[in-house]
Amino acid sequence: MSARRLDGKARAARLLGEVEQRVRACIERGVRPCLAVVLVGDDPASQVYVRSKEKRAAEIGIEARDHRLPATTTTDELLALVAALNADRAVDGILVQMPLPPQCDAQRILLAVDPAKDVDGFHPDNLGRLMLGQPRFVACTPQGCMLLLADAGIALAGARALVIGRSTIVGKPMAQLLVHADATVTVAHSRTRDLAAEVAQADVVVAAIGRLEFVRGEWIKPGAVVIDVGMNRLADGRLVGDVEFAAAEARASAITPVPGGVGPMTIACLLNNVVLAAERRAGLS
Ligand SMILES: Nc1nc(=O)c2c([nH]1)NC[C@@H]1CN(c3ccc(C(=O)N[C@@H](CCC(=O)O)C(=O)O)cc3)C=[N+]21
Repeated sequence: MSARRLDGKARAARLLGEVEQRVRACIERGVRPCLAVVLVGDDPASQVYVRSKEKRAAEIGIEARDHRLPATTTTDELLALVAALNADRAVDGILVQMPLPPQCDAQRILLAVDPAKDVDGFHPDNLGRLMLGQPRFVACTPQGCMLLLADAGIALAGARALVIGRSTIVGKPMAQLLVHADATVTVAHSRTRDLAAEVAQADVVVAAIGRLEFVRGEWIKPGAVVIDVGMNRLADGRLVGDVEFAAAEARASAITPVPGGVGPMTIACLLNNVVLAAERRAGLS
């Protein structure tokens, strides 16, 4: 068997088409959806991601306001900018690009973002709401993974789902979404004793480890659905996931490629969250 490739690029384009329609409806009501992007320092990868977000936003009529700060920015300076963006009625969403330089207290800054503008879904309020099954802004990568799983056509109810990775921005919210979809969820991480045995049982594997081809293709249960969140940059510039793709593809029923899988979905879901915020301002939801 060779797995179906879950085309994140195509799925993201479709979602962005829907978001664009909703952007138009906001604009007709006099509300131009606006995302403020805050980038501290000059990390080249972050610059690429931010440019990509702003480009996609512009394509569908969302205004992207760019705030670039020097690598020496202090926590207090960043808090002052966040406060100004919170108070700005024209700003619907605020994204503080991670990672921040070490002198910036990321926890304090995430806590300072108005939860109603927290389009990343990183604020404790939004994470707590997700836990309660009353989500407002759902973190973009897990949201995108759920859309790709829906495309895979797998019935999640009763299925065994394995999330590998327990980060606050991917693993934990991903596990919550799968629980709400009635899957039987296991969260594996660096201290898991026998990862191969866990993977072998899973009908759905979501790999968010951050280690190149860490999940071996031969571990995958035949017919399983594999979602690869990993983005590992090789010295030659190529991007490789957390799953050994070719071997996994031979066993899975569906699998996301890297690039062109989860990454584009993350950006589309971010802009989906921005339009959600704008719809509230426009009285449309
Ligand atoms: N506050 C915050 N929110 C984020 O959402 C956030 C962040 N900080 N910090 C960094 C990570 C990373 N991230 C990516 C999103 C899309 C692609 C993406 O579109 N990747 C393309 C390939 C791009 C390439 O080739 O480099 C793909 O997978 O096909 C990559 C990375 C969002 N992040």
